[in-house]
Amino acid sequence: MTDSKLLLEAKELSRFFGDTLAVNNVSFNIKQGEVLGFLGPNGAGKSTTMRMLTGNLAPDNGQIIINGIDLLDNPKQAKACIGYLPETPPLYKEHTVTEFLQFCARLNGIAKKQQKTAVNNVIERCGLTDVSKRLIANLSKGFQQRVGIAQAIIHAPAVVILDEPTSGLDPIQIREIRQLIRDIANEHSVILSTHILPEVQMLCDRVQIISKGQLLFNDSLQMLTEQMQSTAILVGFSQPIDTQALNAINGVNNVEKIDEQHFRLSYLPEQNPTQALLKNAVENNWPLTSLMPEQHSLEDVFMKIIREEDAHV
Ligand SMILES: Nc1ncnc2c1ncn2[C@@H]1O[C@H](COP(=O)(O)OP(=O)(O)OP(=O)(O)O)[C@@H](O)[C@H]1O
Repeated sequence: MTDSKLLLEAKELSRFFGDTLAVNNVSFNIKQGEVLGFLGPNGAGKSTTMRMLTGNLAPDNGQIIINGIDLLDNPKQAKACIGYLPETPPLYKEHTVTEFLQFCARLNGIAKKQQKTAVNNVIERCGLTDVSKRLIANLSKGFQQRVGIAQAIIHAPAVVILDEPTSGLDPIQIREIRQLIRDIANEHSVILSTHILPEVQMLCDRVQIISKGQLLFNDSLQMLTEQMQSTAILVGFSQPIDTQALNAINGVNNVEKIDEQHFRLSYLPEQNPTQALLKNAVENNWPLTSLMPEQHSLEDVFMKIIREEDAHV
C-alpha cells in the first residue's frame, strides 16, 4: 500500500431498534487502497452499520468522517465520496441499463457534459456493453448485480460499500462478480459486507468480524490466517503403526488415533516434530503414505472468535 490516507472513520457507532442494540459502540477506519471485509453471521449488525456509513440511517451515537468530511454535519458532500450497493440493489427495472445509469449520473451530481462519458465508462468497466440497451427487468440476477455495482461507482467515489454483493447468485455469477470487485478495488477502497468466509479470503486485505452488534476482530487477513495455523500434523501409513512409538517421537505431545493407519500428532508451538517423524520413519521402515500440517478452516477461527467472546459475557 503506497498511501495510507484515512478515507473513512467510524467512531463509536451505536444504533438501537426498539430494545435491540443492533450496533454497539463500533469504531474502525478504512485507508486508501484497502479492501475491508465486514464479516458476521445473519443479524450481526452488518447492514445496519453499512446503512449508517452511507447516510441512509442515523446513528443513535457516534461519528462518521468520510474523506475528512463529517457525514452528519455535511451529508451531501460526504455522501458524494461514497458509492453504495445495498443488499437489494436500487434498480428501476423498467428502464434500460443505459437509461438507468444516465439517471444515476444525474442523481450523483455529475456535470451534464461528463454524464455520457461516466455512463459509458461504467458500462465498459462492469461488462455491460452487450446488454446496455436491454431492460433491467429482463437481465439475469448476475447482470442486475453488475448494474447495481455500476451505479455505486459511476461518480468515482473514494469508498465503495458493497452489502452482500454475491448473495443469491449462481456459482458462475459469483465468480464474475468477485472478479469485478477485484477490478474495482484497483481504483477504489472497498468495504465488503458478507457472511461468506472464502469471499473474504479471496478479496480482502483486512477483516473485521462483527457479532451481536459488537466488533470482535479487526486485523489483517494475514493475522486471521495465522490464527488458522494448527499445532498438529496428520500422518498416514500403509500398515498399522504402534501409537506408543509415535508418542515417543521428539516434540509429539499427543497422538490421536484416527484409525489403525492414520494419526493426528499434536505438538507444542515451536516444537514441530516433522523432521523427527521422518527420521523415525526411515529408521524403522514405517511405510509413510501421507504427511500434512493440519489447518483450521476460516470457519473454525470465526466460530472460535465468536465463542470466546460469548464466554466473556
Ligand atoms: N428496521 C429494523 N427494525 C427492527 N430491527 C431491525 C431493523 N433492522 C435491523 N434490525 C435488527 O438489528 C439486528 C442487526 O440487523 P442487520 O440487518 O444489521 O444484520 P446483518 O448482519 O446485516 O444480517 P443479515 O446478514 O441477515 O442481513 C438484527 O437483530 C435485526 O433483527
